[in-house]
Amino acid sequence: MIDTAALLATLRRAPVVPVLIVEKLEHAVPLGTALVNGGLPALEVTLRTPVALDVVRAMADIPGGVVGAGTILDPAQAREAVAAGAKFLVSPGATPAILDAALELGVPLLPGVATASEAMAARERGFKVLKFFPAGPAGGPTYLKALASPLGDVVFCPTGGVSPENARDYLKLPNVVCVGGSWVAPADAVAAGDWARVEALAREAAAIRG
Ligand SMILES: O=C[C@H](O)COP(=O)(O)O
Ligand SMILES: CC(=O)C(=O)O
Repeated sequence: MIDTAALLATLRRAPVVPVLIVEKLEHAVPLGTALVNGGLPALEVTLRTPVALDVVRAMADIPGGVVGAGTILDPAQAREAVAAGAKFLVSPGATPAILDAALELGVPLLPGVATASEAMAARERGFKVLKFFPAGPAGGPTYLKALASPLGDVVFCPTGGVSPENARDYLKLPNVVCVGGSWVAPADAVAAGDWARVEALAREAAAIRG
């Protein structure tokens, strides 16, 4: 069974979960520390770079942080991410194999869904905290709002096309627990080691209210 309460407790700590693409291992600790200091404790490290698992390992020790792994595409990646210290997993989709792996590992998973049928299929397996992905192209806040009444016991973390300009439109919905976004860790700021800028962006994101 999925520990929904633990997942919700992590996601409710701040309105925004940073979605991170980290190219260099030496960026892991200063980047994660800037985000946590700015008020965003849940860190989603996407498994999209060769160093991503090492980044998860490094971020796992950041005081006050909760590191998770995103872009989980198969059960092997789920196992590797958990072994590296990931406390939650995020997937762009919700295949039966991914759901099985999360249940076997006993680790909270945010499976990605974009339709009512996909959300219902995940719900049938016990997953009621879902990622709405890709949120903007899939229909944005008006689409997600329309799912709130029929899917009354499911909540979402919309990700993909969320920005400081539209985050509030998602966060004010009753079925949104947080949003995910990469804007708090822009590639140019990370490449330049501009941790003050990252922390300032995190602080602004942490203050967004629905
Ligand atoms: O692949 C996209 C990530 O889920 C984050 O999307 P974003 O860059 O639009 O915030
Ligand atoms: C995009 C997405 O869902 C992920 O990287 O996990």
